[in-house]
Order: sequence, then C-alpha cells, then structure tokens
Amino acid sequence: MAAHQNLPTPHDIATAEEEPIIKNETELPCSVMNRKETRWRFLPCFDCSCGRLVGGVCLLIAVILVLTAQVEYGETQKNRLGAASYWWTATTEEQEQPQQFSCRMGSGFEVQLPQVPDLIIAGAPKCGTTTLAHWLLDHPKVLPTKKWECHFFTTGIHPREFEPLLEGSSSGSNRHEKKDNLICELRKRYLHQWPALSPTHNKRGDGTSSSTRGKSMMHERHYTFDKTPDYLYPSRVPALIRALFAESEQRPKIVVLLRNPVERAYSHYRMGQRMMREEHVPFEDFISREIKLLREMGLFVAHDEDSDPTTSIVGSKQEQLSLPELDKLFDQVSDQLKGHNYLSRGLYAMQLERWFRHGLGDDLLVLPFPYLETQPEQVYSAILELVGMPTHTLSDELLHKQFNYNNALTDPLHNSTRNMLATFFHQANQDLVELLERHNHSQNYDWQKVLVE
Ligand SMILES: Nc1ncnc2c1ncn2[C@@H]1O[C@H](COP(=O)(O)OS(=O)(=O)O)[C@@H](OP(=O)(O)O)[C@H]1O
Repeated sequence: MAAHQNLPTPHDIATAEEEPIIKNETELPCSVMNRKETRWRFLPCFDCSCGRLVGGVCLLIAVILVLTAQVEYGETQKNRLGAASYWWTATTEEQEQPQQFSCRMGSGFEVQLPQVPDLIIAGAPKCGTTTLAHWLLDHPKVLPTKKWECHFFTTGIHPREFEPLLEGSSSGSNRHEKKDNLICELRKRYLHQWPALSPTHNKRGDGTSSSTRGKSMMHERHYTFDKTPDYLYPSRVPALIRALFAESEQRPKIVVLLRNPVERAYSHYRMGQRMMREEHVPFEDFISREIKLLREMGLFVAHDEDSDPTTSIVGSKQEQLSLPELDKLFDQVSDQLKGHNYLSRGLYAMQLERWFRHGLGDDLLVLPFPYLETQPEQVYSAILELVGMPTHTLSDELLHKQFNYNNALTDPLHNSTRNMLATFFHQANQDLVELLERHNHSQNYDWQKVLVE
C-alpha cells in the first residue's frame, strides 16, 4: 500500500515532463535542461557526454559537407577544364619519392629499372593501344604502370607545377635551380607510377607469380611502359615530356598508332555512349556541334561560305596563327566539348606536329592501326626494336586478339555521315602524309590508304 502511494500519478508524470523538479541546472544532462528552454533545445552543451556526442556529430556532418563541397568543386573544375586540361590527382602515395630507381624485390633482390621510362604509348585513343599494351605485358621483362592508364602528363601534374617548366628560359640562378629541382621531383614522381616488385609480386597483379620468378628476375634489366592514349592531343604533354627528359641521355620512346579518323571518331563516340549511360545523343549531333565550334573559332575556313559548312572545310588558320596560338585554340576546343572532341582528335597532323616541334621526332614511332590486324608480328618487333628490348614471341591467340573491342549494339555509321567526314578529314589526312614524309617517319607504310581504309 505504502509502495503504491509512492508511485507517481499520470498527472505527476505530465508535470514532471513539462517542468523538471531538479533545480541545479548546471549539473543536469542537457537533454533535461533543454526541456526548459525550448528555443535552445537543439544546441548541445559541452559539459556533459551527450552534449559532446551531439557536438561531435555536428562537427562530423560539417566536415563531411566541406569535403563533399570540395569534391564537387573539383569535379566542376575537372569538367570545366575538360579532357585536355590538367588536374591534380596525385595521391599521397604518388607524392612519395622512390628512394632509389631500382625496385627492391624483398631481401637481397633487385630488379633494375631504368631511370627513365622506356616507352610511352601516347595514342591515339581508339586506335588499338590496349592490344599493343597486352602484347607488351606478355613480354617477361616488361612492366606496366600501377594504374592501367596513369595519365601522369595529363592529370597528374598540377598547372602550378608545370607552368614554370613551360615558361621560356628563365634567368637567374635561383630560378634555374628551382626549375631543376622541379624536374627532378616530377621525374621521380613519374617513375613512382611503376610498381616496386617483391618476390611474390606479379606484374599483372594477379598473385600467380612465385618467389622463384622473383629470384629469376634478380638484377635483370626490365623495361617500363606507360599506356595513356590521351597524351597525344593536349599541347602541354610533348612540352612536358621534353622538359622532363631533355637533359637525360636516355629518353622514353613514344609510340603512336593512327587509324582512319572517321572510324576512330565513331569508335570513340560509341565508347562514350556505352560508358556514360546517359541519354542517347546521336553521333551527328556531337559532330555538328564540334564543326560549328571549330568554325566559330576560325580554325577551319570554308572556301565557299554559303555552302554546307561540313562539306567545304578545307583550309585552316594555320598560316595566320603561330603554332602555340593554334595549340591554345585546340586545347579550348577540347575544354569546351568536355572530351567529346571526336573530330579534333582525328586531326593527327596538328597533334603530331607538336611532338616534332618539341624535338621528340627521333624518339617517335608512328604505326598504322590496320597493321595490328594484318601484320601484328611486324608491329610488335618494330616496338621491341625501338626500345631495344630482347625479342619475344607472342602466341597466335594473343597476336590475333582484338582487345577493347566494343561489342555494344549501336547503329552502324550512316553512309552520308561517313562520306561527309571523309571530306572533312581529307585535308588533315594529306597534312599528315606530308608531315610524316617531311620527318622521314612514313616507314614505307601507305599512309594515304591507311587513313581511309
Ligand atoms: N588487332 C586488332 N584488329 C582490329 N581492331 C583492333 C585490334 N585491336 C584493337 N582493335 C580495336 O581498337 C579499338 C580500341 O582501341 P584502344 O584500345 O586504343 O581504345 S582506348 O583508347 O584504349 O579506349 C577497338 O575498336 P572498336 O571496336 O571499333 O571500338 C578495338 O576493336
């Protein structure tokens, strides 16, 4: 009975909820205290654990919001700058500098890696670069980058870093020293794109190699390659490669595969449609937008202004603009089209011209895409010879495998579009043939035929 009398009535409970009896508020948990001051109900007090909890949660949310905003800002910038621009993507790991240029393979084993990467497969996108990379991967002495396409020269160097490198020769010993240090730092960072080997490390990363393999690799010279087909287009890439390796005795060799630009453009578009999972946009829409932009920028001048703008594009501004000015305009085209620059990427002469201009002609091998299919052994040997790698025989299966084949169901390219683009590229193809001949880079390939096949 006495116990029953001590029990609170429903009225007591209601009153207690409205107005707590406890007087010394400073000693109260804030949830109770806040009941009194409805206005401050959601503000945490930091004198008790629940307050700290609420505060901590708020802080966490604020940090997440700030981080999200930064990522979004980065994405916006990336989109704004487009494919030809540069964006800082170096991870902490990438910023680490390798202590030495040879890779330790566990205790006592070393693989000799060159101080300069051996080979760069620089492009063009959709021209069989993946197949080439797989052929190289099969070679027992070849190492790819840790990331399949490392994009070091396109997105791995911040503009703040490369701008001083691309400036004209700077005066003053201090600036000179700074530039040298920067080159040294970037070269180390580039070399860090390749894996450090351990006896259990397999170059394909599938863990199938054994320590025996590791031991057999001891002290053997290995060869490194970077396959990033995006390198061919942005004007800064050859300038950066030149800046980084101009002083070294050995320079990376550069391979460029080229395909009929009409087929390349359509393959590029099909890849974009497959990967972006966005609303279907007809190829014709993209190319008319690009042609319009090129015309607006004055890059291509039709002989007859009244005629169909896509059928009479024959001239270019090349005579009126300096080459660096032209480079800038094409970088802008890529930025504005956000990577949908399907046609500009097929203007091969304009792109290769930059590589020759930066003195990289001696290191360059330009190969015709159709030869991947018709003469694969010849193409493979040409690359091994270029780098000076030991010979290696590929299996028939590998030689005839079409890597990165796009089997997505897409409408075939309309004949009218194909013909119109053949006209569009006619002059640019001629320019390429002349450029390669001028620099003795035709290699006896029938480029006229290759570019229209
Ligand atoms: N050996 C051989 N013979 C004929 N065609 C070949 C061969 N190897 C690759 N391919 C075709 O090349 C296209 C892929 O090129 P990439 O690997 O350079 O593409 S990527 O830029 O790396 O995304 C892709 O073209 P599409 O299928 O037209 O998209 C591949 O099918």
